[in-house]
Amino acid sequence: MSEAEPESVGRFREFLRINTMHPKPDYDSSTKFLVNQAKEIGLECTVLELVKGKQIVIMKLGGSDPTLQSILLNCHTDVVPDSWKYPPFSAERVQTENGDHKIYARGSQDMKVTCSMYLEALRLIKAQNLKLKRNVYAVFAPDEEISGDDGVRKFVESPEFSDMNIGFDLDEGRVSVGPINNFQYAERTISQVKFTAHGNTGHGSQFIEGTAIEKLLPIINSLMNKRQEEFKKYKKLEENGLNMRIGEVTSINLTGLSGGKQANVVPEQFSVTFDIRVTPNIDLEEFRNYLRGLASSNGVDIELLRPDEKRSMTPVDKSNKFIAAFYDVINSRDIKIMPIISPGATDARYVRTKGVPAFGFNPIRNHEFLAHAHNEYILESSYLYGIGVYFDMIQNLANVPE
Ligand SMILES: CSCC[C@H](NC=O)C(=O)O
Ligand SMILES: [Zn+2]
Ligand SMILES: [Zn+2]
Repeated sequence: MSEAEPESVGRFREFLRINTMHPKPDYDSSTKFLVNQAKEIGLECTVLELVKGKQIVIMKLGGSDPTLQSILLNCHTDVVPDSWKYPPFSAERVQTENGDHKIYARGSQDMKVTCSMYLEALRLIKAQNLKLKRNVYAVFAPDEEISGDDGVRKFVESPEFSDMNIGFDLDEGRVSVGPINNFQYAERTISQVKFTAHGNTGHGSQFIEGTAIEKLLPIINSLMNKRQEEFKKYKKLEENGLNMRIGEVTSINLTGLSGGKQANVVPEQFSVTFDIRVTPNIDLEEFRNYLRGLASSNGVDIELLRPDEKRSMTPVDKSNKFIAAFYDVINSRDIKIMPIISPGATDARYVRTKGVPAFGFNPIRNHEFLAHAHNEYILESSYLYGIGVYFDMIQNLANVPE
C-alpha cells in the first residue's frame, strides 16, 4: 500500500467530512456533493424532496433494456451523534503498521462507505463504457438512523419508486468481523413499547395501596425474565461456534423509567419503556398480544411506539435469478458467506413491504465492527476491495437476462 492517496479515497473523505449527524444533519451539503458526483460520473440524477430539507438523491445508470426490472442500490446519508480520538468529521487518514490506512470518521462504516463504494463502482463502469442490460439506480436516503419515516418509508410510497420497477435491492449490511461475510435476508421487528400506570398517591411515610409502581413491577419482572430466557438462548447459539445469530432471538432492554416528583410523595404515575426487537422466528402478533395482555392484566396503559412495523424477510431462494446472480459473484470471488437476520432495523424493511427482494450486504470482512461506536474507522484496503466487489456485483445483477 503506497503513501499516495487514491482519488476514490479522496472523494470518500470529502463525503465523510459533510456533517450529516443528527439532530441537525446537513443534507443540503450532502445532496450538493452527490449531485456533483453524479454529474462527474455521468449519471442521470434526480433530487426528491418528499419532506422539506430531507432530500433523497436518485442516480440512474440507464440499461439497454429499460423495460426490464431494475436494480436498486440503497444507502443512507445520515449518521448517529457523538465522539473521539480524531474529530468525527475530519476523515483523518492514518497509516497503520503494515502500510494500510485507517480512515476515521462518523459514517466510515455506517454507511457512507457503502454509498461511496456504489459511487466508485458506478464511476468505473461508466469510465469503461460498459453497457448493462437493466437500469441501475443508486438511492441516497436521509433519516435511516431515526426510523426512515421521512426517508425510505415515504419514498417506497411515491410514484418515483414504483416507476423504478425494481427487481432486486442491495441495501445496508454490516462489516464482518471474521473471515466469513454475512448478508441480511431478514430483520427483527422493532416492537418498542411504553407502559404507563396510574395509582393511589399520598404521603411517602404511609403504606399507600394500589400504587402505580406496584402495577408496573409485574410487567417489568415478566419482561426482564423473558430477557433472561432469550439471552440464554442466544448464548447457546453462539456456543455452537456460530456467530451473528442474535437476530434469531428476541432482545429486550429497559430503556426508560420515569415517575416521581419529590421524595416524600408517592407518585400517581409511573412509566416504563422497553426497546424490543422481535425475531422473525416467532409470531409477531402473538408477541404483541402478550404485551397487551401484560398491560390489561395489570390495569395499565400500553402504547406500542411503532405499531406499523412489520415482519421483514426475503427468502434466500436461489431460483430467484437475482439471488442466483448475487451468489455467482460471491462464489467467483471465493467469498464465504452466511445469511443472517439483521439485529437492527434498516431501510430494507420498507423496500421489502413492496414485494422487492432485498439483501443487506457489505463486502468488507476481517474488520472491527464499529457502527455507532466511538472511533469508527474503515481500512482503506477494505474500501478499495469493496469497490471491486460492487463493480462485479452491479454488472452481474444488471445483466441478469429477462
Ligand atoms: C425506530 S427505527 C430505528 C432504526 C435503527 N436503525 C439503525 O440503527 C435501529 O435502531 O435499528
Ligand atoms: Zn446505517
Ligand atoms: Zn446506524
